[in-house]
Formats: sequence, structure tokens, C-alpha cells
Amino acid sequence: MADSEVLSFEHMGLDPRLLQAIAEQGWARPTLIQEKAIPLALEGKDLLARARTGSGKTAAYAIPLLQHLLHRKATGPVIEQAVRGLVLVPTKELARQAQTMIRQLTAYCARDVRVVDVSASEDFAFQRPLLMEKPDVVVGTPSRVLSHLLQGNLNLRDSLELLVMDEADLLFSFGFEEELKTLLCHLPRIYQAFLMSATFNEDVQALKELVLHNPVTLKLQESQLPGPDQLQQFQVVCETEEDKFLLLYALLKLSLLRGKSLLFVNTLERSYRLRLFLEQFSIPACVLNGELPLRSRCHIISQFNQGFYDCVIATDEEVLGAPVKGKRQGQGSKGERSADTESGVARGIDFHNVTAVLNFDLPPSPEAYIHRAGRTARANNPGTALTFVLPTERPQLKEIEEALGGESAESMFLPYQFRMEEIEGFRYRCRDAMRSVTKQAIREARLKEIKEELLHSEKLKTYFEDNPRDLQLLRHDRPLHPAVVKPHLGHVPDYLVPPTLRGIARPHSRRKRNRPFTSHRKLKAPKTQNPLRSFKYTRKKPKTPAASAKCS
Ligand SMILES: Nc1ncnc2c1ncn2[C@@H]1O[C@H](COP(=O)(O)OP(=O)(O)OP(=O)(O)O)[C@@H](O)[C@H]1O
Repeated sequence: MADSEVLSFEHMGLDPRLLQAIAEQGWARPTLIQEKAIPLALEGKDLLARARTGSGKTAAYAIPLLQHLLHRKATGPVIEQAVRGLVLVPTKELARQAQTMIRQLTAYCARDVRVVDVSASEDFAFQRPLLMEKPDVVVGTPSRVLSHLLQGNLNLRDSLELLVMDEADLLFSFGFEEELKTLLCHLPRIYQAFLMSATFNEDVQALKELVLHNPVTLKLQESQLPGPDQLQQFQVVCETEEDKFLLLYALLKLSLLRGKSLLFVNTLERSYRLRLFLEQFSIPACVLNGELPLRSRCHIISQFNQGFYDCVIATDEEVLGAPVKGKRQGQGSKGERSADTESGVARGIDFHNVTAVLNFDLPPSPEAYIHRAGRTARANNPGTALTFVLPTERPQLKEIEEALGGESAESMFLPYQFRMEEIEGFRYRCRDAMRSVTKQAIREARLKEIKEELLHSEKLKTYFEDNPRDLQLLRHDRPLHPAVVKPHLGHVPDYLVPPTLRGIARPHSRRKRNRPFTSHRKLKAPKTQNPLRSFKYTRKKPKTPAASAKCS
């Protein structure tokens, strides 16, 4: 649709205070899902909305929710203060993110619309008085909201008018089913409801029947991920596991991969393995997983968004409850979740300006691929996703490709041609580093990190509340296993840098601690800039062996 035909926020009949907040966000026009969903929601329709990752679904439900509340207060008879909006999300990080977005949108009407995230604190006693004040909107995970309902801290039966379920496909999948069903018994018979997600599965269908009444289904025709002009998707076949480590080493150590990157692995164990491996070369990285305390997780995300770290290693493995073997992400481990189990902590998180997502391990399902790759190329920003594939994993990659792009003749994954023989000189040091990362070292590192983060978490709670500036001194990428760090490996001798890369490789050196990126590094990558900048991809076989590794 041409720009001129896009319905603007100004023409949606929104409260001026909302418009002011939207303008402050710098959003010139609604995204496609916002343009379609907001008017329908304002008409009072139930919505089942699927739109691609990073397309602004949070505001697509938050804006009509807030408009409804503001309109109700401004025009109706004086009404009793009550909780009229409920936003359910599958993880605590998402609850925090949703609350933040709602707070930003209510910047000019904060007195009229109050929001409380009930997942933010472990402490029920702390939340009870907040809920007694009857905030207009409550945000939380189903289990937390249900606990408050059962304890009598929250009553929705007489007041709820609007229910939102974000990442709806996950809400049922990770054992929330029973809790959700019980929770729904505490809601009134009639309310407006929105179900939102980037991916739908049969659980969404079940939820739809439980909560929606004659909904409008918005399955936007756009693909589940941004198009190739915004998101470039590559795959690289690595012959062995060792090749994966070697290639990653070269990409990071020679700064062939520039900007902020998210590395995805399939298990917690792998995330620490990778971190300890990189650590030996003085390549700092944080690990982000659901085993860490919530405050640490949120702090890592916030620091990453502020530019403190180049590299975060994330896992979408379910933690604290045994992951269910052979189960796809987003598919039912129903009823098997322990009270605090959460799904992958990166799901739905709005990481800012990620230039590249690296699937160091092949995602276990097409849904997992979508949600991982969707952490880059968000809003209008460009991004790159690079997937490492072992020869035995080719059939799974094909499955992902077919699920995403159909059986179109042209592969959606561009081959990332890399001449591994050029980095053979690094193999010995990589092998050596891999050998140092024993199971014992991983166990110790994991334990150490948890202990440290629990300590941090307490500090974050008390001291840093009064000294927010000091938060910046707390880092999550310090070496976990100093005993295995080999200072000489931090240096890359010139003779090891492949001749074809000499002009472009910038051997990575550990940055000074406690410093975020200098301001120029915070800048977004220009649209045309490919973070995997040192190589060009070719759809056809290169004519000469060197043709695939051209300097940009
Ligand atoms: N109209 C808009 N114009 C520009 N940017 C926007 C607009 N609306 C939202 N955004 C930005 O887009 C980014 C992604 O938004 P959001 O997190 O809501 O995406 P999402 O669709 O929920 O993604 P996911 O499916 O991954 O959870 C955010 O940084 C948000 O500030």
C-alpha cells in the first residue's frame, strides 16, 4: 500500500494524549498490524491477530486498550476505580516489556491510567497493596495473575472489560493450560479480547474457542518474517562441530561480524560451553537464560539495548522444569511445567538494533527459527540471520525453509560462502580452547554465575534502586572461568590473518570494562550495510575458489 493510503494515527480518533505519546516514540505512521487492528479493536471487535515478529503488536493492542479506558473515563458517568484491562504474557520479561510500553504510551495521562506488572516482584505482600488500589491495567503471567485471584488480591469478575493474550501460542503450550482455564472462570461472561502472536498453532485455536466471541481474524498476508530487503537470511554448512566453533571464532575475533549480535544455542550447557570458549580469546559475551534471576535477565537485556555488550548468547530451552525431549518449541509440554518454569527468555523481547542473529545451533522447529530470527530486523531496521548447519541437519533446515517459504524454487537461505581453508591457521588454537571447556568447567561456571547473579539480583533490588547510575558498573560478561582464560589467545598475530581478509579484519580486543559502546557504535547499521560485511554471497557456485570471499 502506498504511504499516502496508510491510515495515520491522527485519523484513528485517538485521545490527544495518546497521540502525543505516540509522537514522542517517533512513530511516524502505524505499522500494518496497527493500521488494521486498532480501528477494529476500537469498534469493540474481538481480534485474533497474527503478524510478523517486530511488527509492533504490543502497541497494536496497547493503543486500543488505553483509548478504551481513556474514553470510558472521559465520557461515561463517573465510574468506580477498577481493573478493566488484563494483559497475559508467557514470561516475566515480556510482562515487564508490556508494562514499559503501556507506561510510555500513558506518559501524558499517567494519572488517568495506571498499570501494574504483577510478575515484577516475587513478593506477594509487596504487590497486594498495589492491587488493592485497583490499577486500570494488570499485566502478568497467567500463574501469577491466578495466584492473586485465588488470594483475593484481585477481583476481575465485576470489572474486566478487555483481555489481551500476547504470544498466544505459548500461553497454552508451556503448561499454562490448566491455570488459564481456572483463570477464565474468574472473568466476567462478557469482555472484549485480543489474541496476538507471530506464530499460530493448534493451541491458539483452542484458546480462540475459549476466549473469543465472533472474532475478526487478522492473518496478515505478509510473511512471518520481514522480507529480504529488510532481513537477509544466510545458511552456512559446517562440516564438523569443530568447524562451527572455528567459524564463529573467525567471525567475532576478526570482527567480520560487526554490531550487536545474538547467538542462539539449543541448551543451557551449550551456552556456557560457548561462553567459556569465547572467553579464552578475550571475547566477552553474556549468557541469557531462564535459570538466571529475573532482575539479572532484565538488566542484561536493558544493558544490551543500551549498547554495553556486543554479544549475548541466548537459549530458548525451557528451564527450571525438565525440557520435554523431542518437543518443538511452542508445542505442548502441557501440565508439566513447574510453578516458575518459563519458555525461552528471548521470545518476544524487543532487543534494540541487533545487526545479526546467529543460530549457532539449528533451531529445533520453524517456530523457533521465526522467533530467533525475529530478534533482528525489528520495526524498520535492517538485520541479518545466519544459521550454522551440520551436514546431518540439512533435512531439518529444509523443513524450516518449507514451513517458512513454501516450496518455492529459490532457496530463502542464501549460502554464506566462507573459505574455511583460509582460517585453518586458527584451528589449532580453537581446538585447544574447545578442549579446555570440560563438563566440569561448564558445571563450575554455571554454578558460579548463578551465585553471582543471585547476589547481583539482591543488589539490583535494594542498592541500585537508590543509585541507578551505579547499575552501569555491574556487568554480566566478566570471565566465568579465569583459570582457563589464556591471555596470549586474546591477541591475533598478523601472520594468522588470512591474506584476503587483511584489509578488512579488525582483530577484536577486549574493550575497557564498564564502558558502553562509544556513541558512534550505538548508531544503527545503515540500511545497506551487511554486518557479515567481509564476504559476498553468491547464489551460483563461485567461478574461482576465491570469488566467494571478496572484501567489501
Ligand atoms: N508504528 C511504529 N513505527 C515504528 N516503530 C514502531 C511502531 N510501533 C512499534 N514500533 C517499534 O517496533 C519494535 C517492535 O515492536 P514489538 O516489540 O511490539 O513487536 P512485536 O510485533 O510484538 O514482536 P514479536 O513478535 O517479536 O514479539 C519496538 O521497538 C517498537 O518500539
